[in-house]
Amino acid sequence: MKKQDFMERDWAATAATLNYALPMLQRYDGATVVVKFGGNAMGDDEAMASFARDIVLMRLVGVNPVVVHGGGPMINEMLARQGIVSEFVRGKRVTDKATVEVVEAVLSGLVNKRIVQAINAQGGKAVGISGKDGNLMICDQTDPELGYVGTPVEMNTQVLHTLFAAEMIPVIAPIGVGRDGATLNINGDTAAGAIAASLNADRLLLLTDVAGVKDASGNVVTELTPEAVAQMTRDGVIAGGMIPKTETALAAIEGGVRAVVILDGRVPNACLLELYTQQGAGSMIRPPR
Ligand SMILES: Nc1ncnc2c1ncn2[C@@H]1O[C@H](COP(=O)(O)OP(=O)(O)O)[C@@H](O)[C@H]1O
Ligand SMILES: CC(=O)N[C@@H](CCC(=O)OP(=O)(O)O)C(=O)O
Repeated sequence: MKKQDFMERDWAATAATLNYALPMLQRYDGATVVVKFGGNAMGDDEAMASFARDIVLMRLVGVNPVVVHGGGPMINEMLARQGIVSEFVRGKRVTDKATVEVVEAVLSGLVNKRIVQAINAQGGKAVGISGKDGNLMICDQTDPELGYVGTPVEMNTQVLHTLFAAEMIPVIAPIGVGRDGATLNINGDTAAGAIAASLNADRLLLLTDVAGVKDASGNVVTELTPEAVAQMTRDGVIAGGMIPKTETALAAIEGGVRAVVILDGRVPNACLLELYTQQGAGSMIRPPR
């Protein structure tokens, strides 16, 4: 929100909003919420600051937020400068040795530190790590066809619990390590799902650049069961970059996450809108109740 608009606010409405939010604030007190911040959801510095404020606020009201980020567009830009063009297979980048070096430099360096800095500038205590730190994500190679791409197979969450105990906010780059010590590129959604499952998270929020999962007519479906998602994938309605998201959602639910929400991260205060309003946002995937 611009400073001028903020100054002109109706303060009684602001107080009423906080009062109204009490039951929701209580509901998520002590909850673990994993937020996947996709490269396409990241905007300019103002949007980044707004995202950071949401995360700091969540921490302040008792949530353990974990940020797992992507950075696909930023990787593409750096690869283009080196004349490298990459191919995607079912939403995952085919990654050779030269590419994985660029992927790690961009994700663990530029993107991770931009988010850490944004959160810290809002008064949070963010710590940037990758799946290599504390052996957080030990991976197998996903598929020889994809090269240096990993699927997390062993999660060591001690580093995260240590940060939670100190009220710090983990910001995680989706880079893993193979048993042979190789650096592996993990799809950001896959990494977020594995982390959410390993923490038995209450919510996994996948922030992207579409309003949610769309049906064949292009309408966002607000509530989906795992069965409905499987059917939409078989029908080809769920395609491209949405495949790793919905695959992640199903695996995360199977792994013990209570609900997964796919929502538009470019909408101001997307995380707060989902957690702390009756209306919510995007598409929620959870087992039938
Ligand atoms: N059924 C669907 N509903 C919504 N988006 C879909 C669907 N099928 C494919 N997509 C595509 O998936 C994209 C989101 O994935 P992606 O671009 O990889 O996001 P991010 O960079 O945030 O991880 C959307 O922009 C859209 O083009
Ligand atoms: C294996 C694989 O595809 N890794 C991704 C990692 C970054 C990512 O997932 O970024 P977004 O969330 O912005 O798409 C990649 O190389 O682009």
